[in-house]
Amino acid sequence: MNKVGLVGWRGMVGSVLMQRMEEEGDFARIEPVYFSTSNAGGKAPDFGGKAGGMLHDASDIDALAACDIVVSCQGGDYTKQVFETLRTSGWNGHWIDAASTLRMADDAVIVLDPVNRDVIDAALENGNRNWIGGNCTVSLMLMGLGGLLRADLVEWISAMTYQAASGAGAQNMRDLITQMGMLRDAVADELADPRSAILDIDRKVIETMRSPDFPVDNFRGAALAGSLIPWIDVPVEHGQSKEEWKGGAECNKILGRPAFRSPGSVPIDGVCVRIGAMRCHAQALTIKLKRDVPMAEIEQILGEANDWVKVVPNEREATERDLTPAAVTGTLSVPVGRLHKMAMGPEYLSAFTVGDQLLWGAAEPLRRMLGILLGR
Ligand SMILES: NC(=O)C1=CN([C@@H]2O[C@H](COP(=O)(O)OP(=O)(O)OC[C@H]3O[C@@H](n4cnc5c(N)ncnc54)[C@H](OP(=O)(O)O)[C@@H]3O)[C@@H](O)[C@H]2O)C=CC1
Ligand SMILES: N[C@@H](CC(=O)OP(=O)(O)O)C(=O)O
Repeated sequence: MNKVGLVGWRGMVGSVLMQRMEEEGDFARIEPVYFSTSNAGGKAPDFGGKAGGMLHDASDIDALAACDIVVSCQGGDYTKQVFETLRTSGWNGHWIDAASTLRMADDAVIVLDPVNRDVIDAALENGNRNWIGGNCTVSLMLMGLGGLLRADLVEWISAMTYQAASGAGAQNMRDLITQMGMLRDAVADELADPRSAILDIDRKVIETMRSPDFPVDNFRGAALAGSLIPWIDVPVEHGQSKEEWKGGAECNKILGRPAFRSPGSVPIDGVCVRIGAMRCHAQALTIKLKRDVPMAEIEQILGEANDWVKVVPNEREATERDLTPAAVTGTLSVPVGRLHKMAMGPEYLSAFTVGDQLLWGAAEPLRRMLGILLGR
């Protein structure tokens, strides 16, 4: 039985991964070895009903090298700390990672098997051993819209995102709720009085949002509750944020296309925005098709692309019911809707998609890559 090292199992992404592995019975197929950066020697968890034994030191290269496969959800700094040393030590096992550190490396594949199983299989044939989960926004866009890209019908995509607090981290989710609570508390009396003036409520809310006590440190000083933040991650070239750059760079790599901004790649760009959702990312897409594809054909291609995408009719009731973070959170479903040809011309398609950024956006592609390796 394969020895599988699990690093980052108690973090937010790692916890979702453990939950999914339990649900799918994956622990029956592995000998789990748990690692910790903070509690080596402590008791390991018993996921899947299997005694985990003792926690190993996550910086112990010999202990990592004793594993056939290492799965890390520990973060990019950890990957930077151990990966090269582990490989240099001669370890030839499989490394599966949620962090972005190795994604664009030539010897790493970005894994999203419902979209790029062919790329994964070819890399396995060639002896690849580094398997990296994609950026959440990118993976969710490809789960929703991958059918059109695979059919080579797309000339370019503009993606305007609505990204949840979870993408910024667990503490940001807590801060978002604290912010919401503070705004509500500031106007509790007025809310209880149906005759109170709405503009008084509004004034008090904005005063609270701008007060020095409002918990904004984890959002670099910007309020999220009752507001939004149109910048995610560090600035890069061409006026983009790094999150926006990942859209083009990672999508093309996942699809096995030439590098972003080189001939044959699909141009993908837009504006990434943090909003006050908890863990579902959403995105509004403008897609320039290579030709005027009939709507029925578009819906068929999208709906048949994988087992999780769901085409939502472009109707008000269906959209309000099925195409929201409230409906999608905690599920593997990736609905895509608001599909219509735009006023700019019959090659211009509008779409809106929503997905749980901790499931398909982070944990599930890693879990499935582990399954592919175990199935070999
Ligand atoms: N958040 C996201 O949306 C996404 C994240 N990723 C990547 O996944 C990686 C991990 O992200 P994420 O899961 O958000 O990180 P977390 O901060 O939730 O967890 C990372 C590590 O922090 C340590 N830790 C310290 N205090 C606590 C605590 N109170 N509860 C749980 N863990 C704690 C744990 O390590 P230990 O047990 O060793 O102490 C844990 O493994 C990152 O590289 C990120 O880029 C990828 C896609 C999406
Ligand atoms: N940056 C993403 C989350 C994330 O962790 O992305 P990446 O895995 O590319 O670092 C967000 O804020 O929503």
